[in-house]
Amino acid sequence: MVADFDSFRCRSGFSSPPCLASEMAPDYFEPNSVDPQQRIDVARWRRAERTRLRQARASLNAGERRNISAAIMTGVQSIIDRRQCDEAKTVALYWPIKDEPDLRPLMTALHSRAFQVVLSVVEQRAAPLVFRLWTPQTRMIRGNWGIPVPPSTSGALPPDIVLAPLLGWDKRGYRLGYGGGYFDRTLAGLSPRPHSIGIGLSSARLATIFPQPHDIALDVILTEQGIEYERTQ
Ligand SMILES: Nc1nc2c(c(=O)[nH]1)N(C=O)[C@@H](CNc1ccc(C(=O)N[C@@H](CCC(=O)O)C(=O)O)cc1)CN2
Ligand SMILES: Nc1ncnc2c1ncn2[C@@H]1O[C@H](COP(=O)(O)OP(=O)(O)OP(=O)(O)O)[C@@H](O)[C@H]1O
Repeated sequence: MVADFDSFRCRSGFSSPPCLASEMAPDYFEPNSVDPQQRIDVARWRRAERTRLRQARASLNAGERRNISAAIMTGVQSIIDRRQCDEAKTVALYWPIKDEPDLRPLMTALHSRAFQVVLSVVEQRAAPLVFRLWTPQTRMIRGNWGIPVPPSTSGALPPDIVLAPLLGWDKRGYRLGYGGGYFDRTLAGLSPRPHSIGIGLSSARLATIFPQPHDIALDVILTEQGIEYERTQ
């Protein structure tokens, strides 16, 4: 091996540099870096877990749902208050689908406390989410999969805090969603990265989600039992 790297190649131009990692886009990941059989096994396992977790969530009754949603809203409020409101002005929430905890009263409460409330929107499939401004006057329209979203005339802006609804979670902050990879793509592409809070049921804890190269751990996992995981430092 030549001791002086510069004289060995780049300037002379007859060899390739040993590593191009510094030139890669920050949101790039290499799907083939994982053993193909392992990728298939993890995808199959995730599909089965999503079905099981969806069914468990759907079996809750209305009273249980209300209590869970109320406890989570209290938890989100205290996380936001702890983070000093003037530094975190834009908060991304979600319009509930598929029996997710319903945090809509919190959207109104944050709006009246002068936060900018944005909602996640799939503008384009297999692309990062876009965050559109929401106010109590916003007339929602139907977006992809029929999910109610603010119309495209509502401005889009990046959030300081993102609430990511989840189906499953683990003690290292990883989240299992519906399988579109939307939150991973979005977090990978946002700079600075927002403070990310996974929202789900305490009973949806998994020993691991078998994290893959594209999976990004969240900063906080919040359930009706309180903060179940928080990234240190
Ligand atoms: N309330 C809420 N809004 C959200 C999300 C979310 O998780 N919850 N998203 C978070 O990313 C985005 C939407 N992501 C979604 C991804 C897949 C499906 C879905 O229905 N998948 C079908 C499979 C259909 C297909 O493959 O085309 C299914 O689960 O049966 C729905 C939403 C943006 N908005
Ligand atoms: N940064 C990324 N760039 C390109 N594709 C990605 C990225 N992140 C995730 N994906 C794709 O999305 C697929 C589904 O990801 P995953 O199983 O983690 O979904 P999920 O987190 O449950 O879904 P969602 O975030 O939509 O709720 C992955 O197999 C991968 O192909």
